Amino acid sequence: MHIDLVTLSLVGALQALLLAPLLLAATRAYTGVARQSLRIWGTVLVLQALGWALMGARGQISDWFSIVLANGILMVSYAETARALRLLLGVPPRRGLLAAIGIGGWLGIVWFAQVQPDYPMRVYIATASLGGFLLLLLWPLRHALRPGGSSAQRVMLLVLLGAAAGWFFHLGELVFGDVPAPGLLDATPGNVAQMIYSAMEPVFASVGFLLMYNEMAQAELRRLARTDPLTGTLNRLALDEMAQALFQRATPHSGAVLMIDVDHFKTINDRFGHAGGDRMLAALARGIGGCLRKDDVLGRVGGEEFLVLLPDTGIDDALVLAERLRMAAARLQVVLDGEPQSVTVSIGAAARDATDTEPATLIHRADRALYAAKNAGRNRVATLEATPPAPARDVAECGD
Ligand SMILES: Nc1nc2c(ncn2[C@@H]2O[C@H](COP(=O)(O)OP(=O)(O)OP(=O)(O)O)[C@@H](O)[C@H]2O)c(=O)[nH]1
Repeated sequence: MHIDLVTLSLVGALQALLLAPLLLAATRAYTGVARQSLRIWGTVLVLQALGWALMGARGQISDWFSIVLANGILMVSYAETARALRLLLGVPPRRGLLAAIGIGGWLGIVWFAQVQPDYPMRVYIATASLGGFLLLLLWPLRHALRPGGSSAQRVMLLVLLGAAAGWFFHLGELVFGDVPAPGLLDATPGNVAQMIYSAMEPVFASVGFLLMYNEMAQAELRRLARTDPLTGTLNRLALDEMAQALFQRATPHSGAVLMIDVDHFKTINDRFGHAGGDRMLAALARGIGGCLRKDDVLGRVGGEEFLVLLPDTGIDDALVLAERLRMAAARLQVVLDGEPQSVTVSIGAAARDATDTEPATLIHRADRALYAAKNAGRNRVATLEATPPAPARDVAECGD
């Protein structure tokens, strides 16, 4: 079977050229870093189309265009591919390093094309530069290989490894093959493998890129749907899910909850407006969150009420922690209208017992304990469980 490499390179260029306007038009629907990286990606496709079209015209146009210019354009396109992907992944783009690889590779290729013509040397240099670009592309994707890693990133990893394999096959043929230094457009197996892959890569890589963006957007949406925008803690929906999960996981008698309510919060709102109240709530959430252990879960149930889920915790430890949170809240000062202000909180604690078949009954007991704390004068911890609260003097301050 005869495979015409010029046609293949033109098909690749055409695919990239048709895909580019679609992606560039789609950037309007994206925002922030995703928009920026998609724009770079679309531009990369145009550059690759141009580069491969010039390569494919080798022999019909001057070498200055088909080697010097084509390789320059392709180097820019590879560097920009790495930059787009790294931007999307939120890792530093390493522009300096990318530019150094691209410029170094291009100068080498130009030298061995114009000054001291040597085709194998050009392939070695191009492969070395590509290896550099690929490392900068593949390195941030390595986490995808871990169990539970991103499947979209795995697709991208596979596409890039395919590109690397095509290039190294091509290189292997030059080093070990018995073909005496074939030109780029001679239909040797190595050239064919590389050209077929290069022709299809724009489509594969763009699908991988869009899958990655889609996966990240979904994760961000899930995070936003579970986060309280004012305090950054979990919202009620997420708290319910976490409570269910903890309830299923924990053995009976080994989980506790704290219901926390700010005392006389209305007076803060009345004096400093809703915005002042909001600042106080956000600061309280930060203060309380800073006192919790790694596995504890803090969320805002609504208004000025927070819930803390304490896995693997009995009532004694829950009461000690509650006392620590109460003291931390009382110590906290927020400057409102130029003056430091503080509030106190009341806390109801409850620990899971054998009668609790779902989180709701446990949370309800903590809620009733909270009202007991409010009725007893506020700024205190209460529980309906048999164990008495630990005296405040025994409790270390948060951070001690
Ligand atoms: N700034 C702000 N205020 C809120 C928010 N949600 C609820 N509130 C206010 O929180 C206050 C709660 O008032 P109350 O339920 O009377 O309770 P309280 O004044 O804290 O008194 P006690 O709980 O009895 O100590 C009301 O003024 C609500 O408007 C919020 O998201 N931001």
